[in-house]
Amino acid sequence: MEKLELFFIPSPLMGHVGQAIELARLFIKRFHHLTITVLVMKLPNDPIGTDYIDSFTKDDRIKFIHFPPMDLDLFQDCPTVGFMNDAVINRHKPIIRELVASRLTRFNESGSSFDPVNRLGALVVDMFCTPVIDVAKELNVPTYVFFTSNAAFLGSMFYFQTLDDELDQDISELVQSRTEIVVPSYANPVPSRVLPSLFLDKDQWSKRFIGYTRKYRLAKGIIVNTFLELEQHALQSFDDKTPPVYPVGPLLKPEKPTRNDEVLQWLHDQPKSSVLLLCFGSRGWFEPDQVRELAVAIERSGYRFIWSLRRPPDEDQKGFPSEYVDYNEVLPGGFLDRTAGKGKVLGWVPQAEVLADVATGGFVSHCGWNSVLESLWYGVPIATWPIYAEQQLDAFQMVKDLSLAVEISMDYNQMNKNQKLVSAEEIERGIREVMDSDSAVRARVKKMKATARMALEEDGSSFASLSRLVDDIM
Ligand SMILES: O=c1ccn([C@@H]2O[C@H](COP(=O)(O)OP(=O)(O)O[C@H]3O[C@H](CO)[C@@H](O)[C@H](O)[C@H]3O)[C@@H](O)[C@H]2O)c(=O)[nH]1
Repeated sequence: MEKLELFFIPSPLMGHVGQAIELARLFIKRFHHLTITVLVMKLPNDPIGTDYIDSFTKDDRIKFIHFPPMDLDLFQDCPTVGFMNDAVINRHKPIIRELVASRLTRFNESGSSFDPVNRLGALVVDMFCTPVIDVAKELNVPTYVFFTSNAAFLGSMFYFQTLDDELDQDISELVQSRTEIVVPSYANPVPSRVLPSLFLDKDQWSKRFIGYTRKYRLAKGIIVNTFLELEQHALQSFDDKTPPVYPVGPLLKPEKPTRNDEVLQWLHDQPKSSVLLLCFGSRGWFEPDQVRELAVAIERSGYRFIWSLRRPPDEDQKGFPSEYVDYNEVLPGGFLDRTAGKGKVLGWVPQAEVLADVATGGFVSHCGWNSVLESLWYGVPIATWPIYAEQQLDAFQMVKDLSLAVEISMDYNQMNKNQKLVSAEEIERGIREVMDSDSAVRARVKKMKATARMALEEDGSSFASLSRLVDDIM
């Protein structure tokens, strides 16, 4: 079989790079004629280090090219991490073009050499790296988009882009209409209050998301980190105006060998399903008054807990939270003493390892898609508390469409200046519900855990989908 090389271009955000590496590992494991080069960009203030990425794989059929981080001063006028991410990608476009072009030249000239170069089969481009699709078109290399969120959200992007471009509908008006909207990729009508603010905010929607969506239509296919059995409705909702969609998941961030971690050791000694994990993604944080409501709820519920608590970003941190030096600064007086032995408050939590431990019984989550997949993979139900990005829709899908989570909130939105506090009572109710050992939701999540694992097995739905994708690339 002809040997092929693929170029992977992940977006420089934590949740995206991990998934891309896992996808690369999956390709390599199954298809011995493939090699992969991952082009790694970095945000100027990003915590993802070169060593961190290199440590995930030692396979010599996966190569990394690390671009040096750019100077933060170049991005002073980017209002959010999202805009900065786009700007970083745009600034790398010329060098990526050069790399792809020289790779094609080397292949064309290699026919007579003793060291033949594999053909460049395709570019696999992260959902936010769409400027690279222009490069691929220009140089005539097939492109596949790698969508790191779910199929239902992808469907909503296509739906709203069609309304905007073909029916000239003002999406922000629609979102503000306070009605329910029938979006084909969701089984239930979507209340406008759970539509993410990116659809409302003209800058976000018109300048960023509608641009990505138009470019997706030019791709040869869209690879989605999901699986058929989870998102059957959404996956069947795509029409022939969208490129073929390949659900190949669930792909989780590569597992590192378990560290000798004090929290994990403590967790290991707790009774089965007795510990609640509270973790809000790579950029999750709350203002101090919301932290206090949360602390009151945790304490009143009486459950054991592990809580990832992070400090709101400073002005110049562009949305990245930092760590507290002393949690007493923000927690109610005496909280740490009263809960000592019963719970742990820390900054970065080894989330996947915590979810993997049988002592963990429930998960209060912002519903970032990686966290949702990890909850299902390890069979730990979520109580939903979305914060930003597309998370409100993910929470809605999990609670209403799929009955795989319970609700603390589905429409909390940190971008909304009038966002009310979620009260300790509401949080406590959600905690009790998610920790209920006999709930129907817990039983369904357990079943989905087995289904998720089967999807990746030989002849499972995602296994078959990846084969179809590689046939298409060949
Ligand atoms: O203390 C922490 C916090 C996070 N994680 C890990 O970091 C990842 C976080 O990913 P995710 O749950 O998807 O959250 P975000 O980092 O917020 O992800 C961004 O990217 C996702 C995928 O596109 C989107 O669904 C989200 O809305 C967007 O915020 C997961 O693997 C977690 O296990 C930890 O291990 N420890």
